[in-house]
Amino acid sequence: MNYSFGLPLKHNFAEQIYYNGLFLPHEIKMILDLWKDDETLKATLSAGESGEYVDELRKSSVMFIKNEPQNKWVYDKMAGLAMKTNNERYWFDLLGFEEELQLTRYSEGDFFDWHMDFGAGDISARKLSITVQLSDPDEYEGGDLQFMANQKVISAPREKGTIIVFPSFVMHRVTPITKGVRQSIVGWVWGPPYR
Ligand SMILES: O=C(O)CCC(=O)C(=O)O
Ligand SMILES: [Fe+2]
Repeated sequence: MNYSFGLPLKHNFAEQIYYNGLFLPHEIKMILDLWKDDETLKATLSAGESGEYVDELRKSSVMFIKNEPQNKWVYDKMAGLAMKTNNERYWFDLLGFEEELQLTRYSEGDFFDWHMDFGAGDISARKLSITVQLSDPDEYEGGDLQFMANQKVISAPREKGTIIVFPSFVMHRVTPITKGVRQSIVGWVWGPPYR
């Protein structure tokens, strides 16, 4: 059966893509040094807006990497990789980072349960999510970034410096930290509605 609308077919989709070695150790140190406890927000999200659900979806501390000249190199690196990945894999329409890059810190007991970064409202503009592993795997236990593709759960590599790019509609979570601290950068590339 073939009933074509006449548009060319092109696909190279992957639920998530991993890169290594793009951030050098001294660059990761510079990023970690941006952390300021007094700029930190406690990120908590409830599962339902109506208040009937008390289960928390998320517990972590976050702050934002200001889009200022001294941080431009971080934005440039993340943007370059997002565009490369997009050109090879997704061909989404992208506009850029319309939200500041987020620095996240998960301490013992912190987690981020299954969610999409995409949804109704402003976040419907999120097209690609990018995460950078900023902690050495032996600095923490638990804290796995995992993806759900149907019933298969896939854990992202934990190696410090690994960058993970994925479409913002892919389900993912960070499992509870049982020991130590995990830090990450999270960025969202925005684009116009899907068409
Ligand atoms: O910390 C991570 O690697 C991912 C966090 C996350 O999923 C988010 O902030 O939306
Ligand atoms: Fe997320």
